[in-house]
Amino acid sequence: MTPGGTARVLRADQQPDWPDPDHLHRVAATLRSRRALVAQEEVDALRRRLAEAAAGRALLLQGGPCAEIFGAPARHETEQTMAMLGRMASTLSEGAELPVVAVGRVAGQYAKPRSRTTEQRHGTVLPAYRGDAVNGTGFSARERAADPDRLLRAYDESAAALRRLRSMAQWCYSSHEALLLDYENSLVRTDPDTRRTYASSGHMLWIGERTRHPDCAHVELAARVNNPFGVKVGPSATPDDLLDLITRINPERTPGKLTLITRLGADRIEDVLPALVDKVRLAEVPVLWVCDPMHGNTNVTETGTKTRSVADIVAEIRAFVGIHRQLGTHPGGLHLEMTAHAVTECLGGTEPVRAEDLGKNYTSACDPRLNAGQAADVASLAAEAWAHGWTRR
Ligand SMILES: O=C[C@H](O)[C@H](O)COP(=O)(O)O
Ligand SMILES: C=C(OP(=O)(O)O)C(=O)O
Ligand SMILES: [Mn+2]
Repeated sequence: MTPGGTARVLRADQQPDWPDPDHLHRVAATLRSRRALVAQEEVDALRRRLAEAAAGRALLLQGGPCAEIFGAPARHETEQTMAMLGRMASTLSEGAELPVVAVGRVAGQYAKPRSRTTEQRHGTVLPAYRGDAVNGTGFSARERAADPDRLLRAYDESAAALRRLRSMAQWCYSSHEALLLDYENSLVRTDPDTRRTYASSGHMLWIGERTRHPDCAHVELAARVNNPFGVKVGPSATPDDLLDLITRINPERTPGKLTLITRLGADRIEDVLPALVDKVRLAEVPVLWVCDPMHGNTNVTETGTKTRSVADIVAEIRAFVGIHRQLGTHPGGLHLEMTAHAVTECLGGTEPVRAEDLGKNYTSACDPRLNAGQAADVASLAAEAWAHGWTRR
């Protein structure tokens, strides 16, 4: 409610077409009765570590698949990918001579925003795949129908993945895009003693590039909870857009609350990032700047396969470090899409994947991920960039 008592009408972009409102309401009620997936103490601990990173004394390494898939084999892949993320964090930590906070894009990354609402194959048009929490990857009307029961499965899968993560030697925090409002809002919890409110679906959440409109429900959610929140920042964002988001999401200027994840593309970062950083720097608000070198560097091949090249990914990371160094701000970390499996989704690397290899082992349900070798390459080249700085062109 606004101070005047009238409900503010918030935009809700990228929500599925749920077929049956009653079914959705029943599922939301069930979710509201479920236990929190993450403890508030863990969330607070992560926010404090991110505050250290924002102050220039640590880095964030966030990584995992574009879209997680339900089921035990995918959870096993998650474990392997998180072990790899831990090794990459060590590499980066050595190069940068800073502690690295590892955060997985896992245990809840089941929803996808899409550029198009439908997908066409051989003349048949069906709803686009929106993540396992909404519908299935299979190209049939049945699979692609949005099913609210999938939200309950997403909760159960997240719980199972978190149990595995917590048992790992080097456990990392969980994160995902806070996209599905019915799911996220049903899992918001207020501590009866402290009156502090948290999203309980993951430790850190983020708002995607397609849902960061200032008047949208996603921004309101980010502002309402005490979790650290990221916002993806694409090349269309203006310096004033960022100031507006910062003011709405973190009016109290809590350190560690807000991470700006820039995903500008190797060909745009030099033109766009300096003005964004400059404006935010002058406003003297504590933000953590992180580079997502994946989402601004997606290309589609002639045959319609989404891919990215390691060369572009490394070029964006180097430019990111260089620009922040030149402006006197802290290049605060990386956000990567990756898997420990030997997939052929991104091009290049020291054991290069070539265009003709892309069809060999492309298993991503959405965007192309770095494979284990490519991820290790990116980690060591990033470590070098942080160690030696990078001079701008
Ligand atoms: O991260 C995922 C994608 O970038 C996002 O879902 C959009 O993908 P699309 O352009 O294939 O819809
Ligand atoms: C959809 C994603 O990114 P963005 O919102 O930056 O496009 C993503 O991280 O998978
Ligand atoms: Mn993605």
